[in-house]
Amino acid sequence: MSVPTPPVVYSFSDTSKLSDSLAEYILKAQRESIDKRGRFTVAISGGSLPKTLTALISKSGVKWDKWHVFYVDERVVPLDHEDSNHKLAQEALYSKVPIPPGNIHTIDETLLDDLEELSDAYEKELIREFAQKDSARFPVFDLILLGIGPDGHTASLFPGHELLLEHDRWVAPIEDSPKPPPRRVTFTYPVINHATRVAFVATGEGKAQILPNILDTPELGLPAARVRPVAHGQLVWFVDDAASAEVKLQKSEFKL
Ligand SMILES: O=C1O[C@H](COP(=O)(O)O)[C@@H](O)[C@H](O)[C@H]1O
Repeated sequence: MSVPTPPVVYSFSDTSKLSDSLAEYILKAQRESIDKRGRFTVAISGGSLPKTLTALISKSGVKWDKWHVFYVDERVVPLDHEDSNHKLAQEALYSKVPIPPGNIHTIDETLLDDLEELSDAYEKELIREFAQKDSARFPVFDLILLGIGPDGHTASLFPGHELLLEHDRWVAPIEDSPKPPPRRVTFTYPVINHATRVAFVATGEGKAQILPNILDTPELGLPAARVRPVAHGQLVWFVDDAASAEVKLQKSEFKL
């Protein structure tokens, strides 16, 4: 079995430097995607991630009208609930930039009581966006932005959970998330691993213990370490020094 290439890890002394470089990275991805396909498809995580996108707001050259945004995972709560990943993104980003509301793909709030149907409906939303355009077995996002939890989960893929072995569905329901709220929907690995670019963002000392288990000992098989883009997909990590203090893997100087 071939050994996967280690990811590129960029470490920054503080979160504002990280946020600025992440914005430059996203802008480059956006330019290349629009040049090739006339749109930019991006999936974002919730939790602490949306706040790291704020440096984008003041950058020139962002073509917000070409952005098509999905959620890597979503908590099954109303969209204005404080646990909603959409609400976090709304507050940190969309309320400040002109992304056409029709390009922001949320879960269907009318299906909150039926988790399976909600999950299937979100998958259909992905099919509508990608299937006719790219005719691929899985959607190919231009960029997927991931966070990690202190247990090594990413998206709503948790350690030891059966969803780690899901190979067919694009979106899957989970009703026993160990992190509240328990009911969620999540992208599966095939979707995450088919993206052109996958960028993890991890900040703060709360992530310091788990990061070496993901980056230095991927064979432990923690959910975040199972993210391995197929073909020519790119995997990068944006971390701050507090989060990466114990990581042995060599860090790279950020350059585009
Ligand atoms: O529950 C979730 O947790 C992870 C990590 O969140 P963080 O606040 O520790 O950064 C997040 O990436 C995911 O989208 C979210 O649903």
